[in-house]
Amino acid sequence: MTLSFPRTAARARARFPETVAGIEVEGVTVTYRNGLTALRDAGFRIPPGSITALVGVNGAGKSTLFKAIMGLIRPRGGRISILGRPAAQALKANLVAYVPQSEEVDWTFPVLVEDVVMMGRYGHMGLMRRARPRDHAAVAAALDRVGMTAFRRRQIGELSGGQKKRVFLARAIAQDARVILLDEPMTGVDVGTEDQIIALLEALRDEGRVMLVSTHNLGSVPEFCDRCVLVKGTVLAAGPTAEVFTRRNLEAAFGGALRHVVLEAAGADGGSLGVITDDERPLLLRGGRAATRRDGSGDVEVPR
Ligand SMILES: Nc1ncnc2c1ncn2[C@@H]1O[C@H](COP(=O)(O)OP(=O)(O)OP(=O)(O)O)[C@@H](O)[C@H]1O
Repeated sequence: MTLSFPRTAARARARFPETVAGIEVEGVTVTYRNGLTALRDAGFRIPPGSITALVGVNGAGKSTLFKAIMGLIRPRGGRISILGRPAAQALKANLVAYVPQSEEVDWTFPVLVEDVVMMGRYGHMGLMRRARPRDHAAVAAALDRVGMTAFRRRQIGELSGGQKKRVFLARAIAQDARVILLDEPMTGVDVGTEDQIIALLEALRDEGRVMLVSTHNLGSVPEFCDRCVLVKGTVLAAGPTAEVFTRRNLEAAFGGALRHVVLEAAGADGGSLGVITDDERPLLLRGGRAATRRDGSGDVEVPR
């Protein structure tokens, strides 16, 4: 399978060479208190200036990996470094931000959009957490960047799912995080919002930031992710999307949870059309090649 790369990835890579890894995970094993080992000997390395998809079935260990990187659970073994520092140091230095899944957030908590974004500045403030002009400026710039300025005085619980996701992304931007972990940012958002989020992630990548994005939208992975980490209780494969996002690897990662349909003579040119999906936007293979909406592969529109 040949995949096209997102257009600006090569430029970002040239500007941010791989001397220091963005995230490096080595031999990480996580066992929960109930004795379940959710990740065993997991390892991968991703460079700065990149967007990496974290892909696997429900329960594969994606959130566990995020929690381990965020220092919320302590691995039983292994090592995690971020931008060349031990993870704990990088977290203390405010280099890492987490954009949660919607279900993890209590939306009834009465808080304004601008207050949520200001939380990204807490690590830059003193003990009293008194916002200074530069903190307000960072919040305003972040809201502007995600197109949510007009909503700044709204209660967060009153927003749509896509708007909430943009607010949490603004919090990461206000923090000026160099590494951003996003837990299913495309789930439940419409096409326009997905495109906005992708454009924003690409712009952040071009600034040298590192994005690790868990997703079930297989169809959008070759569209905007330079790299891919496949998870199933460990890291099955990791590397450039073109090398890792293969039918064989996907079948290993998803097993029976993956639907793969080949429609013979269904393409516009009479060739075969393959569809690989777990639940959300499917990955479309035309003549064995992944089709994206933007790779100029012609007349195949990836369905959404
Ligand atoms: N706090 C916990 N205590 C015990 N087991 C847990 C805990 N959190 C998760 N697990 C288990 O660890 C495994 C990995 O879960 P995890 O949430 O990391 O999966 P995931 O890949 O993020 O899934 P999803 O796609 O559904 O979000 C699962 O078997 C899950 O039941």
